[in-house]
Order: sequence, then structure tokens, then C-alpha cells
Amino acid sequence: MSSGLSPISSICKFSLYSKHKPLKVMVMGQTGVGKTALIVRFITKRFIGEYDPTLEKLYTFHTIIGNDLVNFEIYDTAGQTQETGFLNLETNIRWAEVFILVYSVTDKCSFDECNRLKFLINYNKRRRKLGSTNSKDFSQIDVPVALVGNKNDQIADRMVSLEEGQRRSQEIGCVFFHEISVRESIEQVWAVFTDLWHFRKVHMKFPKLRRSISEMQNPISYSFHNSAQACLNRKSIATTSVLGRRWTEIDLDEEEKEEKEYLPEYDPSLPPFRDRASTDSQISTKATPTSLWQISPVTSPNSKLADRRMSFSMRGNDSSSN
Ligand SMILES: Nc1nc2c(ncn2[C@@H]2O[C@H](COP(=O)(O)OP(=O)(O)OP(=O)(O)O)[C@@H](O)[C@H]2O)c(=O)[nH]1
Repeated sequence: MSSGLSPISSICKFSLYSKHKPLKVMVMGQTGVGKTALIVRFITKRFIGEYDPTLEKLYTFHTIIGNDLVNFEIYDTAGQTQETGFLNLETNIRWAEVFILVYSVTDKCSFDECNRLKFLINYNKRRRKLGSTNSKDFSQIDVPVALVGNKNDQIADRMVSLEEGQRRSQEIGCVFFHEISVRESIEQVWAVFTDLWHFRKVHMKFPKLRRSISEMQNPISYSFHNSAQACLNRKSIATTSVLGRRWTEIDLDEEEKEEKEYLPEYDPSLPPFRDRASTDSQISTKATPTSLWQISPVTSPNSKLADRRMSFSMRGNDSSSN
């Protein structure tokens, strides 16, 4: 992308990227659903067959979407259960602005796991909201979560239908649903991330864009692509995204009041969520979102960066041609 640029224009471009507030994305899901494959495909355009499980990484990736210079920070969680992993999970949920919940269409358990993860996200984001004084902060207002069903190239092994995925997305309150194959389509992978970017952009531009309570009770199918396109003149991207919600402008203060009425008051002495619910996902104590690195893929100094890089160069094959 930048190969044709002079060194000076590269420096200018880099400084432009660094001025932009990064979009903090957290990718969650059960082990083996393709979280790492999704991120690596997005960043490198490559599909890589095998990764070391349970490694967790923070990737920094600069790119252009439409006319925007976008700076992604993408946190790859590990799917295997480890007691120590729960310690940082809630902290890292609060770090992230947008979430991608991944399941495999060939694995019903991974599909069900998304319910628990979504609940965990809601719990931690709402708790933060109640404890916060800055009600205008995008990340505290709504929790944009994309539900992504991966591996739809494995037709014979499918256990979760497209309709089940769409329905679940509405039920648990996700803003997008995508069914994709990381292996087969880079466009589908890009659609997941660009949708989240456009969602954030619309939210920043129209901070009062909110769901109405009545629509939550009676969801009407509506594509966020359409509203985003109208607002942002966005180029369309082929995807199976479905949004089961309409979005309306309502008064922020009113919604603040409503939320306070039905949410329990935040009590700092409350035990952490992990003591009351379980999840298979976790965050390693080795890599935290505070350790940022340029150029993908990256991780904390303590983890196996060399091994990870090796797996990209040794095992990768370029399948960006779909
Ligand atoms: N057929 C097919 N296989 C895929 C696809 N995406 C990922 N895989 C495979 O699924 C396996 C698991 O992928 P990972 O990216 O390591 O999964 P993960 O969710 O990061 O797993 P953990 O790190 O253990 O949490 C690998 O063998 C991938 O090659 C896909 O779209 N189609």
C-alpha cells in the first residue's frame, strides 16, 4: 500500500495516523473458532493454517477505510480456560470500545459461549458507565458488539444455521451479524472491521444516536450499512451483515435516567463478575492493552513474539485471491 510513497510522504502519513484516536477492538470467542486467523487475515491478507493456542496479543494496524486514516488496536484473547486468565478479562473488556464475538458454525458450543461473553461485556461496560462522570464518552454509551459466525466454508460440518446466527445476534443485542469464512474471503473479514469503524464514526458524529426502548422490545430488521451509507457516503462491501435493530435519536439524559432505574447501583465492594459467572475466554496476564506496538503482529515483551512471527513466515500461504 505504501510502497510507492517517498520517505517524506511516509513520515507525513505516519504522523497523520498517530494523531487519530485508535479504535480499540477486542476479539473474543471460544478456542479454535478462528479469532487469530480473523485478525491476521485482516492485517496481512493471509490465511494461516495453524497458530499456537492461548497466546494473546495486541495488534496495532494502520489502514485507510474510505477517506479515513484508521488506527486499529486489536486485542486477541485466548479461548482456553485458565484461572489466571480471568483476572484481567474484566479490565480488558473495559479497555475495549468495540467487540467481535466469534463462533464457529461447525461448533454449537462456541455459538452458545457467545451468550455468556456478551453478558460479560454488558456487565462490565454498564458497571463502568455507572461509576463514570463523563457521560459523553462513546465507549460508555453503547457497547458495539459484532457477532461473527466463522468457517462457513465447512458446509458438511455446519451445526449452526445462518438464521440461528441472525436470530441470536438480535436476541443478545449485537449491532452486526456476519457469517464469514476467514479462509475463503478477505472481503468478508474486512467487512467486519469496516462496519465497526463506520459504527464508531457515526457514533462520534451523532452521539445521540441511540436505540429506543420500544424497538428493543419489537426489533425491526434494518441494515446499519444503509444508515451508515447515507451518513458517510460509504462504499458498499459485500457481506451477510444483518442488524436487527433500528436506531433513533433520543435524549441522552433520559436514557441515563432510565438505565439508572433498572440497573443496580455500582458497589465497588462487589465481587468481580468472574465469581458469579463463568466463561471460557480469558486474558493472559502477560500481555495487556497498555503495551502497544507498531507493525503487526505484536505482543508484550514477555510472550513468544519470535515464535509467533515464525508461524507467519513459515506456515503462511497467500490466499488473498479468495
Ligand atoms: N475451514 C476453516 N478453518 C478455519 C477458518 N478460520 C480459522 N480456521 C482454522 O481454525 C483453527 C483455529 O484457528 P485460530 O485462529 O487459532 O483460533 P482461535 O480462536 O484464535 O483459537 P485460540 O487461540 O485457541 O483461542 C485453525 O486450524 C485455523 O486454520 C475458516 O474460515 N475456515
